[in-house]
Amino acid sequence: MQTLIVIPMKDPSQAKQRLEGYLSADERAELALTLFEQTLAFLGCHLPQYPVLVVTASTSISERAQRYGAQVLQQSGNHGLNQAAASAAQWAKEQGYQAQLLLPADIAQLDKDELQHLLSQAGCQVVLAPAHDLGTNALLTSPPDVLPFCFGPGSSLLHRQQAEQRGLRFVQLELPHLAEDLDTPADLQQLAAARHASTAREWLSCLTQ
Ligand SMILES: Nc1nc2c(ncn2[C@@H]2O[C@H](COP(=O)(O)OP(=O)(O)OP(=O)(O)O)[C@@H](O)[C@H]2O)c(=O)[nH]1
Ligand SMILES: O=C(O)[C@H](O)COP(=O)(O)O
Repeated sequence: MQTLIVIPMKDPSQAKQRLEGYLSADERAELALTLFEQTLAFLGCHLPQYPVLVVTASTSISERAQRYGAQVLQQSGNHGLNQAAASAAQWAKEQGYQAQLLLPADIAQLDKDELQHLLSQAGCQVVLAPAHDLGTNALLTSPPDVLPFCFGPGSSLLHRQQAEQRGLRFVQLELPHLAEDLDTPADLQQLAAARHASTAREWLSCLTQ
């Protein structure tokens, strides 16, 4: 089964708004860009057999995505993550993909074993890895548009509900690395502590070097 990996990405200048007041605008943009490039580099290195589509309205992100060998679906504007996911699913179907795995570009540390485990759930129509805050940090859909996308607060519960209402074969996987996306100051502080950095800023400086 041919699966497309989809990475939705805002322009870094508009990203990580929940870190406003904690990081400067430049630091937020640098963090978003670093996590984005870390994600593409990881996929190219550890899962090269999977084609990658970056869906974005940002020309700078489009250019960077192409440098990593990703395909790009250029949006006309920022219409939200759900519209980005739906546009990607339509594109994936038109290109003949049987499934798409949507990953946000802000997972602190991707793990090959977790992703291979998720991608190996044969026969499932929806495979979901929740975030610690009950968001959705990985969503595999087969076919790509098998259910409506409900990204936002508590989205893992909404996606499960949508799958159950449609009688879809649904699996939820609790995957520790995929559960950690970087959205809030608490996320940064928790990750810095886990890596024995004295402050979140120290950890950030290591990450963005
Ligand atoms: N193409 C596209 N990607 C989006 C959009 N909104 C969010 N994303 C991406 O979806 C993933 C999860 O995004 P969020 O955590 O909601 O947004 P964020 O920019 O990381 O953080 P906030 O600005 O604090 O919401 C990230 O890779 C975002 O760049 C959108 O409107 N269009
Ligand atoms: O989990 C989701 O629905 C999306 O990833 C956006 O949620 P977040 O802003 O909590 O990452």
